[in-house]
Amino acid sequence: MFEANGLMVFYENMLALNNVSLACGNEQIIGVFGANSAGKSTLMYTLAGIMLDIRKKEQMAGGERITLRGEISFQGERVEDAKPSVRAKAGIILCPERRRIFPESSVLENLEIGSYLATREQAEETLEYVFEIFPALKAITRRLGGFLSGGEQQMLAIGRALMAQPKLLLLDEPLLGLSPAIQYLLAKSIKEIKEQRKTSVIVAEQYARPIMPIIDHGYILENGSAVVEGGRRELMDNPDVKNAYFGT
Ligand SMILES: Nc1ncnc2c1ncn2[C@@H]1O[C@H](COP(=O)(O)OP(=O)(O)OP(=O)(O)O)[C@@H](O)[C@H]1O
Repeated sequence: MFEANGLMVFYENMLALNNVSLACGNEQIIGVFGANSAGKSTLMYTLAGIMLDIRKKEQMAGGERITLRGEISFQGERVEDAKPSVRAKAGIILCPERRRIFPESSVLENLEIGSYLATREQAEETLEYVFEIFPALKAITRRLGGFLSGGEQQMLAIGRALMAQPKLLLLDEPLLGLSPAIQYLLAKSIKEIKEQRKTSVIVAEQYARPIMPIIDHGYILENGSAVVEGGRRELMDNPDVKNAYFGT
Protein backbone atom coordinates (compact mmCIF):
# COMPACT_ATOMS: atom_id res chain seq x y z
CA MET A 1 0.00 0.00 0.00
CA PHE A 2 2.81 2.39 0.99
CA GLU A 3 6.48 1.83 0.41
CA ALA A 4 9.61 3.94 0.72
CA ASN A 5 12.95 2.75 -0.63
CA GLY A 6 16.43 4.10 -0.14
CA LEU A 7 15.44 7.43 1.38
CA MET A 8 18.39 9.78 1.86
CA VAL A 9 18.17 13.32 3.21
CA PHE A 10 21.17 15.62 3.49
CA TYR A 11 21.10 18.99 5.23
CA GLU A 12 24.17 20.42 3.47
CA ASN A 13 26.72 17.68 4.17
CA MET A 14 24.95 16.31 7.20
CA LEU A 15 23.25 12.98 6.49
CA ALA A 16 19.92 13.02 8.34
CA LEU A 17 18.40 9.92 6.68
CA ASN A 18 20.68 7.19 5.46
CA ASN A 19 19.16 4.73 3.00
CA VAL A 20 15.93 4.18 4.94
CA SER A 21 13.34 1.81 3.50
CA LEU A 22 10.00 0.97 5.05
CA ALA A 23 6.64 -0.45 4.11
CA CYS A 24 3.12 -0.16 5.49
CA GLY A 25 0.34 -2.49 4.39
CA ASN A 26 -3.40 -1.88 4.36
CA GLU A 27 -4.79 -1.36 7.84
CA GLN A 28 -1.43 -1.80 9.48
CA ILE A 29 0.26 0.23 12.20
CA ILE A 30 3.98 0.74 11.68
CA GLY A 31 6.16 2.12 14.48
CA VAL A 32 9.34 4.13 13.96
CA PHE A 33 11.28 4.44 17.19
CA GLY A 34 14.30 6.60 17.78
CA ALA A 35 15.94 8.96 20.27
CA ASN A 36 16.12 12.75 19.93
CA SER A 37 17.65 13.73 16.58
CA ALA A 38 17.48 10.17 15.19
CA GLY A 39 15.69 11.54 12.12
CA LYS A 40 12.03 10.78 12.92
CA SER A 41 10.65 14.19 11.92
CA THR A 42 12.87 14.30 8.84
CA LEU A 43 11.41 10.92 7.84
CA MET A 44 7.81 11.98 8.46
CA TYR A 45 8.34 15.24 6.52
CA THR A 46 9.87 13.25 3.68
CA LEU A 47 6.96 10.80 3.57
CA ALA A 48 4.39 13.62 3.64
CA GLY A 49 6.27 15.66 1.00
CA ILE A 50 6.84 18.63 3.28
CA MET A 51 10.58 18.15 2.80
CA LEU A 52 10.11 19.28 -0.84
CA ASP A 53 8.63 22.55 0.42
CA ILE A 54 11.37 23.02 3.00
CA ARG A 55 13.99 22.43 0.28
CA LYS A 56 12.30 24.93 -2.03
CA LYS A 57 12.08 27.60 0.69
CA GLU A 58 15.75 27.13 1.53
CA GLN A 59 16.66 27.43 -2.17
CA MET A 60 14.63 30.62 -2.57
CA ALA A 61 16.15 32.15 0.55
CA GLY A 62 19.65 31.15 -0.50
CA GLY A 63 19.83 29.04 2.65
CA GLU A 64 21.20 25.57 3.26
CA ARG A 65 21.26 22.98 0.49
CA ILE A 66 18.91 20.07 1.11
CA THR A 67 19.30 16.95 -1.00
CA LEU A 68 16.63 14.25 -1.23
CA ARG A 69 16.96 10.78 -2.73
CA GLY A 70 14.82 7.66 -2.83
CA GLU A 71 11.48 6.38 -3.99
CA ILE A 72 8.07 6.53 -2.35
CA SER A 73 5.00 4.79 -3.69
CA PHE A 74 1.45 4.90 -2.47
CA GLN A 75 -1.28 2.62 -3.83
CA GLY A 76 0.87 1.71 -6.81
CA GLU A 77 1.77 5.31 -7.78
CA ARG A 78 5.15 6.95 -7.32
CA VAL A 79 4.77 10.06 -5.18
CA GLU A 80 8.29 11.18 -4.17
CA ASP A 81 8.03 14.21 -6.47
CA ALA A 82 4.40 14.97 -5.57
CA LYS A 83 3.72 18.12 -3.56
CA PRO A 84 2.37 17.68 -0.02
CA SER A 85 -1.06 18.93 -1.15
CA VAL A 86 -1.20 16.24 -3.84
CA ARG A 87 -0.19 13.56 -1.34
CA ALA A 88 -2.80 14.85 1.12
CA LYS A 89 -5.49 14.64 -1.56
CA ALA A 90 -4.41 11.05 -2.21
CA GLY A 91 -4.90 10.35 1.52
CA ILE A 92 -1.43 10.77 3.08
CA ILE A 93 -2.09 13.03 6.07
CA LEU A 94 0.56 14.17 8.55
CA CYS A 95 -0.26 15.00 12.16
CA PRO A 96 2.92 16.93 13.03
CA GLU A 97 5.04 16.91 16.15
CA ARG A 98 3.99 19.32 18.93
CA ARG A 99 0.34 19.22 17.81
CA ARG A 100 0.43 22.49 15.79
CA ILE A 101 -3.23 23.22 16.40
CA PHE A 102 -4.51 26.78 15.92
CA PRO A 103 -4.45 28.30 19.44
CA GLU A 104 -6.80 31.16 18.65
CA SER A 105 -9.44 28.99 16.98
CA SER A 106 -11.98 26.94 18.90
CA VAL A 107 -11.96 23.15 19.04
CA LEU A 108 -14.77 23.04 16.48
CA GLU A 109 -13.02 25.53 14.17
CA ASN A 110 -9.80 23.53 14.35
CA LEU A 111 -11.72 20.43 13.31
CA GLU A 112 -13.54 22.27 10.52
CA ILE A 113 -10.22 23.56 9.18
CA GLY A 114 -9.15 19.92 8.87
CA SER A 115 -12.12 19.06 6.69
CA TYR A 116 -11.00 21.06 3.64
CA LEU A 117 -10.51 17.83 1.66
CA ALA A 118 -13.83 16.29 2.71
CA THR A 119 -17.32 16.49 1.25
CA ARG A 120 -20.01 17.93 3.53
CA GLU A 121 -21.34 14.44 4.29
CA GLN A 122 -17.86 13.15 5.06
CA ALA A 123 -17.18 16.15 7.30
CA GLU A 124 -20.41 15.64 9.27
CA GLU A 125 -19.87 11.91 9.66
CA THR A 126 -16.21 12.31 10.65
CA LEU A 127 -17.00 15.05 13.16
CA GLU A 128 -19.40 12.68 14.89
CA TYR A 129 -16.73 9.99 14.84
CA VAL A 130 -14.10 12.32 16.35
CA PHE A 131 -16.48 13.11 19.23
CA GLU A 132 -17.18 9.40 19.65
CA ILE A 133 -13.52 8.43 19.89
CA PHE A 134 -12.52 11.54 21.88
CA PRO A 135 -15.61 12.37 24.00
CA ALA A 136 -13.49 14.86 25.99
CA LEU A 137 -13.53 17.14 22.92
CA LYS A 138 -17.30 17.12 22.63
CA ALA A 139 -17.65 18.87 25.97
CA ILE A 140 -15.34 21.74 24.95
CA THR A 141 -16.17 22.50 21.30
CA ARG A 142 -16.10 26.27 21.88
CA ARG A 143 -12.89 26.38 23.91
CA LEU A 144 -9.90 27.95 22.18
CA GLY A 145 -7.12 25.57 21.17
CA GLY A 146 -4.58 27.51 23.22
CA PHE A 147 -6.49 26.80 26.43
CA LEU A 148 -6.52 23.02 26.09
CA SER A 149 -4.38 20.60 28.08
CA GLY A 150 -1.59 18.74 26.26
CA GLY A 151 -3.72 15.60 25.99
CA GLU A 152 -6.73 17.51 24.67
CA GLN A 153 -4.50 19.29 22.15
CA GLN A 154 -3.19 15.95 20.90
CA MET A 155 -6.73 14.56 20.59
CA LEU A 156 -7.62 17.67 18.63
CA ALA A 157 -4.57 17.32 16.37
CA ILE A 158 -5.47 13.70 15.59
CA GLY A 159 -9.14 14.65 15.19
CA ARG A 160 -8.18 17.39 12.74
CA ALA A 161 -6.08 14.91 10.75
CA LEU A 162 -9.03 12.49 10.66
CA MET A 163 -11.24 15.24 9.24
CA ALA A 164 -8.94 15.27 6.19
CA GLN A 165 -10.02 11.68 5.38
CA PRO A 166 -6.65 9.92 5.69
CA LYS A 167 -5.92 6.57 4.11
CA LEU A 168 -2.44 6.73 5.63
CA LEU A 169 -2.07 8.69 8.85
CA LEU A 170 1.45 9.84 9.77
CA LEU A 171 1.72 10.61 13.49
CA ASP A 172 4.91 12.37 14.57
CA GLU A 173 5.52 11.88 18.31
CA PRO A 174 1.87 11.97 19.36
CA LEU A 175 2.72 11.07 22.97
CA LEU A 176 5.39 13.73 23.53
CA GLY A 177 5.14 15.33 26.96
CA LEU A 178 1.92 13.59 28.00
CA SER A 179 1.21 11.66 31.21
CA PRO A 180 1.40 7.84 31.06
CA ALA A 181 -2.37 7.56 31.49
CA ILE A 182 -3.02 9.82 28.50
CA GLN A 183 -0.31 8.05 26.50
CA TYR A 184 -2.08 4.69 26.93
CA LEU A 185 -5.46 6.21 26.17
CA LEU A 186 -4.11 7.72 22.93
CA ALA A 187 -2.37 4.49 21.92
CA LYS A 188 -5.69 2.65 22.36
CA SER A 189 -7.46 5.31 20.29
CA ILE A 190 -4.87 5.00 17.50
CA LYS A 191 -5.56 1.26 17.32
CA GLU A 192 -9.31 1.86 17.26
CA ILE A 193 -8.92 4.42 14.50
CA LYS A 194 -7.01 1.90 12.41
CA GLU A 195 -9.70 -0.73 12.92
CA GLN A 196 -12.81 1.43 12.72
CA ARG A 197 -11.71 3.77 9.90
CA LYS A 198 -9.68 1.16 8.00
CA THR A 199 -6.73 3.55 8.02
CA SER A 200 -3.05 2.66 7.87
CA VAL A 201 -0.83 4.42 10.40
CA ILE A 202 2.88 5.18 10.66
CA VAL A 203 3.72 6.46 14.12
CA ALA A 204 7.12 7.88 15.12
CA GLU A 205 7.90 7.87 18.84
CA GLN A 206 10.83 8.23 21.16
CA TYR A 207 9.48 6.08 23.93
CA ALA A 208 8.25 2.73 22.64
CA ARG A 209 6.42 1.21 25.59
CA PRO A 210 2.87 2.52 25.04
CA ILE A 211 3.02 2.20 21.24
CA MET A 212 4.78 -1.16 20.86
CA PRO A 213 1.67 -3.24 21.79
CA ILE A 214 -0.40 -1.71 18.97
CA ILE A 215 2.06 -2.00 16.08
CA ASP A 216 2.24 -4.71 13.43
CA HIS A 217 5.83 -3.97 12.46
CA GLY A 218 8.46 -1.53 13.62
CA TYR A 219 11.78 0.09 12.79
CA ILE A 220 14.48 1.43 15.07
CA LEU A 221 16.10 4.59 13.75
CA GLU A 222 19.58 5.58 14.96
CA ASN A 223 21.52 8.51 13.51
CA GLY A 224 19.33 8.45 10.42
CA SER A 225 19.66 4.71 9.73
CA ALA A 226 17.07 1.99 10.29
CA VAL A 227 19.27 -0.33 12.35
CA VAL A 228 16.70 -2.93 13.41
CA GLU A 229 13.29 -3.90 12.06
CA GLY A 230 10.83 -6.60 12.91
CA GLY A 231 7.39 -7.63 14.02
CA ARG A 232 6.02 -6.52 17.37
CA ARG A 233 7.04 -9.66 19.26
CA GLU A 234 10.49 -9.74 17.68
CA LEU A 235 11.19 -6.13 18.70
CA MET A 236 9.80 -6.59 22.18
CA ASP A 237 12.05 -9.62 22.72
CA ASN A 238 15.18 -7.94 21.32
CA PRO A 239 17.43 -7.10 24.32
CA ASP A 240 19.03 -4.06 22.60
CA VAL A 241 15.62 -2.63 21.82
CA LYS A 242 14.41 -3.34 25.35
CA ASN A 243 17.35 -1.55 26.93
CA ALA A 244 17.24 1.48 24.70
CA TYR A 245 13.51 2.03 24.23
CA PHE A 246 11.73 0.50 27.19
CA GLY A 247 13.54 2.42 29.92
CA THR A 248 11.59 4.14 32.64
N1 LIG B 1 16.71 22.14 8.77
C1 LIG B 1 17.73 21.46 9.28
N2 LIG B 1 19.01 21.83 9.01
C2 LIG B 1 20.05 21.14 9.49
N3 LIG B 1 19.94 20.06 10.28
C3 LIG B 1 18.71 19.65 10.59
C4 LIG B 1 17.53 20.33 10.12
N4 LIG B 1 16.45 19.67 10.61
C5 LIG B 1 16.92 18.65 11.35
N5 LIG B 1 18.28 18.64 11.34
C6 LIG B 1 19.16 17.65 11.99
O1 LIG B 1 18.85 16.38 11.45
C7 LIG B 1 18.88 15.39 12.48
C8 LIG B 1 17.54 14.68 12.55
O2 LIG B 1 16.57 15.59 13.05
P1 LIG B 1 15.03 15.22 13.24
O3 LIG B 1 14.31 16.45 13.69
O4 LIG B 1 14.53 14.56 12.02
O5 LIG B 1 15.11 14.16 14.43
P2 LIG B 1 13.95 13.59 15.36
O6 LIG B 1 14.22 12.14 15.49
O7 LIG B 1 12.62 14.00 14.86
O8 LIG B 1 14.29 14.29 16.73
P3 LIG B 1 13.31 14.98 17.81
O9 LIG B 1 12.80 13.87 18.64
O10 LIG B 1 14.25 15.88 18.54
O11 LIG B 1 12.26 15.72 17.05
C9 LIG B 1 19.26 16.12 13.75
O12 LIG B 1 20.65 16.00 13.94
C10 LIG B 1 18.89 17.55 13.48
O13 LIG B 1 19.69 18.44 14.20
